[in-house]
Amino acid sequence: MKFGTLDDIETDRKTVLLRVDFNSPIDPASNLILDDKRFREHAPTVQNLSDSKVVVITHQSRPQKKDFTTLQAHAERLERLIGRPVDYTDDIFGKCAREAVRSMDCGDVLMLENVRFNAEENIKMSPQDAASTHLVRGLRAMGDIYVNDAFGTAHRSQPTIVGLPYSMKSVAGTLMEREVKTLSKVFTDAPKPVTFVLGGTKVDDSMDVAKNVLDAGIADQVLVVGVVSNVFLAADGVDIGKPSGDLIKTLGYEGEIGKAKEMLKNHRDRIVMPEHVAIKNTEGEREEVSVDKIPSERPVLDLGLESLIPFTETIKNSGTVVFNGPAGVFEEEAFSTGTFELLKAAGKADFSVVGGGHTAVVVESLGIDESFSHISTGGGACIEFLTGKKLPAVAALEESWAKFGKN
Ligand SMILES: Nc1ncnc2c1ncn2[C@@H]1O[C@H](COP(=O)(O)OP(=O)(O)OP(=O)(O)O)[C@@H](O)[C@H]1O
Ligand SMILES: O=C(O)[C@H](O)COP(=O)(O)O
Repeated sequence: MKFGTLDDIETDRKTVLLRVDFNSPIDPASNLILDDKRFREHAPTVQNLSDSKVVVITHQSRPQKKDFTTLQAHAERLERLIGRPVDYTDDIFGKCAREAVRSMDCGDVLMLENVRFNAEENIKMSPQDAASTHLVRGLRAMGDIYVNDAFGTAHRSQPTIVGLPYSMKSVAGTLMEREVKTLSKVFTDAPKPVTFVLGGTKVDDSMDVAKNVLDAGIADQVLVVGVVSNVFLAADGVDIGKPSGDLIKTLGYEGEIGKAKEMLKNHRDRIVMPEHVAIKNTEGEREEVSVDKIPSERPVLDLGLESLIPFTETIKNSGTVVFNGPAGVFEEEAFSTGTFELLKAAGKADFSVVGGGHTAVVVESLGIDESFSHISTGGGACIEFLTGKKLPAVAALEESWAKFGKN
């Protein structure tokens, strides 16, 4: 089934409810936005709607987190990036918001308050239930068309993601369309061989991706690094030491060791684990060890230099590289080598995709973002897409187009 895009509808002079994902790293003390990559990625969609009344709906963080804030700074950042005024109202669908929308002219942009300030938006629900929420009914009444550009939130079955498309004519924004099209290429006609590099700390997500791409024969090899590799090494009977074992327990990923065992049984030939890692020794310095000689009291914090060589060779010989999650604690210079060198190698592949917020930040900090075919704006959303699941936002847009698209 196909969803509609901005090329399929007329938006001039219409009031467009535009859902974006401006959820960004901010300094909670000053509300200063520390990384505006998502603003820059959504800007073309806003510019494409220059003859519409654009009502921006987005969220920042979630309740009880320190960076759960109002969106004044977000409106100012968007205004700076698009070079047009962006009004902001600290209301979502109440009287102030309704009057602000009523007074808009074509070409105006209005940002509503953090939509997760509304309790209903934080609840996972079906499209039908979402459509009957006060939030969706209130927003629906303010607009003519809904455009969902928020790929970063596409894995959340929440009211503004699945309820608005259920209630009104809806299409994908430019970024949503590009993310889905590019990531789909990984499953259809990506240049062979296809290599996945899975690292970082979100072990459950990475295991789901690894299982999907190995079982489906999409990946020719899966290189595991970061905490993900520690789980696989433990599954393979390696003593990874107490600190790394404790971290897996603290993160709640002991159950993932069983999944890793199962995958090693079924796909050992396509799973590549490090033979050498870097630990932090008693002097707090980096020390290279082979995995059969990891000191019991020292943490494994990076891919070892001797394993870096075959890993980068495999990556350089790949047609496609999908990279999600760092190879080590890159925030500490001594343990950043694995992440930096693997990413530099990955950028040289014919088709290279980066998923994950931390990973994307490293790519930009290395100044190699231009060398990648695609840097996803989605962390969890990108991972879920790569597990082969249909994202709730995509399903909702497809249903909406089938229901409203023709008229
Ligand atoms: N061996 C390791 N031990 C402990 N932490 C590690 C190790 N390797 C990587 N990390 C940590 O993994 C974290 C990033 O993991 P995560 O899975 O969140 O990455 P991501 O998917 O790119 O980011 P996001 O969660 O924003 O999508 C980094 O903060 C890094 O310090
Ligand atoms: O940054 C993200 O992953 C998205 O904005 C979704 O945020 P959430 O995990 O708080 O739903």
